[in-house]
Amino acid sequence: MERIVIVTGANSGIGLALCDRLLTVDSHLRLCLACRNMQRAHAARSTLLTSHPDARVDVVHLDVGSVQSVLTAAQEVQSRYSRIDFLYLNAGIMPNPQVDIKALFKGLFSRNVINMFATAEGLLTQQDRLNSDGLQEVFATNLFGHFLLIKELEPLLCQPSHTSRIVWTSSSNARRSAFSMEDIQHTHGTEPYSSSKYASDLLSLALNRHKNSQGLFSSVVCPGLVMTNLTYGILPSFFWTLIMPIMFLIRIFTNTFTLTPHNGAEALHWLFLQKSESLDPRAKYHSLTSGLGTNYTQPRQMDVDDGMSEVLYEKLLELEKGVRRKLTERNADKETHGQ
Ligand SMILES: NC(=O)C1=CN([C@@H]2O[C@H](COP(=O)(O)OP(=O)(O)OC[C@H]3O[C@@H](n4cnc5c(N)ncnc54)[C@H](OP(=O)(O)O)[C@@H]3O)[C@@H](O)[C@H]2O)C=CC1
Ligand SMILES: CC(C)=CCC[C@@H](C)[C@H]1CC[C@H]2C3=C(CC[C@]12C)[C@@]1(C)CCC(=O)C[C@@H]1CC3
Repeated sequence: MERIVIVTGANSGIGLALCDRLLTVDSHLRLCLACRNMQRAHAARSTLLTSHPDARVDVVHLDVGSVQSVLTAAQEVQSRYSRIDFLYLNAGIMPNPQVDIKALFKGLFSRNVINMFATAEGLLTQQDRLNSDGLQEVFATNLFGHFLLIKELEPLLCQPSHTSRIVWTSSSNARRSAFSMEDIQHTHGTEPYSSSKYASDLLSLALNRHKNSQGLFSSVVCPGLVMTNLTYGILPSFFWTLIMPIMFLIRIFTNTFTLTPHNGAEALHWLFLQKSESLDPRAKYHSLTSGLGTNYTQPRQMDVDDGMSEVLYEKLLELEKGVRRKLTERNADKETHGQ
């Protein structure tokens, strides 16, 4: 039976590398690239078809940071497919990142240096903003849009006698201390990225608790540090190229410097080959690359608990209701004003 796989943010970086790797292991796959930029999506499709001429690759428009777009995309997906085998929730943003150079130099001479390079703890801040749905953009893109997508696609994801899988591209930068249950959108802090990724770790745990009995299994991945558009937003690409020898050196001490999208997609690809029974809901599956360049996947326990994940789940359901109500009102308003 052909497997149906949807990948969000599939037009570049880790998402695109994952698609290539999936088509290499299963040429009978039906792959759907869910992207916000259709031009880039079609370019990615062409690239994939060049290496896999017989592959079946579809494209669907999805701006995961827009409630209306998520609802429209989910309808489109439901009209095309009768089930989903894998849903990779990979789209993500880190807007206006700032590296704390002072903290970087201080960290270099501390005992925490390896952990600093692996997790970027204390090094990175971002500037977030409200989107047109009135949500914080990072939260909306990295977490809430994906949550809404899952809810909308439940008829395809939760089917009797069929197992479906969700895989979140989280990060080693996900940190409990950056997340507040009183401010799940991270309106007040300067680490919305870290907060949103920690929230995805919590949500994955909650989804497993609520949905495993309906045949839906969720896992979390950290791709390591990968050179993509996201990291080129942190430091310019020429700078990364300049320090590449240092990066290969650091890789000897922390195998989290996977560096290429192909390597970064290792754990996402590995999970595709695993049976749902073998998955650990509390593990984050890390893509790792050794000093000699060997790729492997390693599960590491996440800093999450059931109580917190349940509270977040309830808050997301509550927010979902509010957002749907607002959208209905907005659409009704448009109709009465003839727009
Ligand atoms: N690179 C790294 O070191 C690490 C990355 N990650 C995570 O990996 C994931 C992939 O990022 P990466 O490959 O690095 O970076 P890229 O910027 O190359 O890829 C991000 C993808 O997400 C898409 N995207 C962004 N916003 C939206 C949106 N609103 N709707 C739909 N798609 C959107 C982008 O599309 P578009 O082209 O339109 O912008 C792009 O396809 C992210 O979740 C990121 O947080 C985690 C740990 C480390
Ligand atoms: C000498 C050298 C390697 C300098 C680079 C310093 C920092 C810019 C990087 C050190 C650790 C990196 C890191 C990320 C971004 C760049 C660093 C802060 C991420 C936050 C990128 C996105 C993620 O999801 C996790 C990464 C962790 C490590």
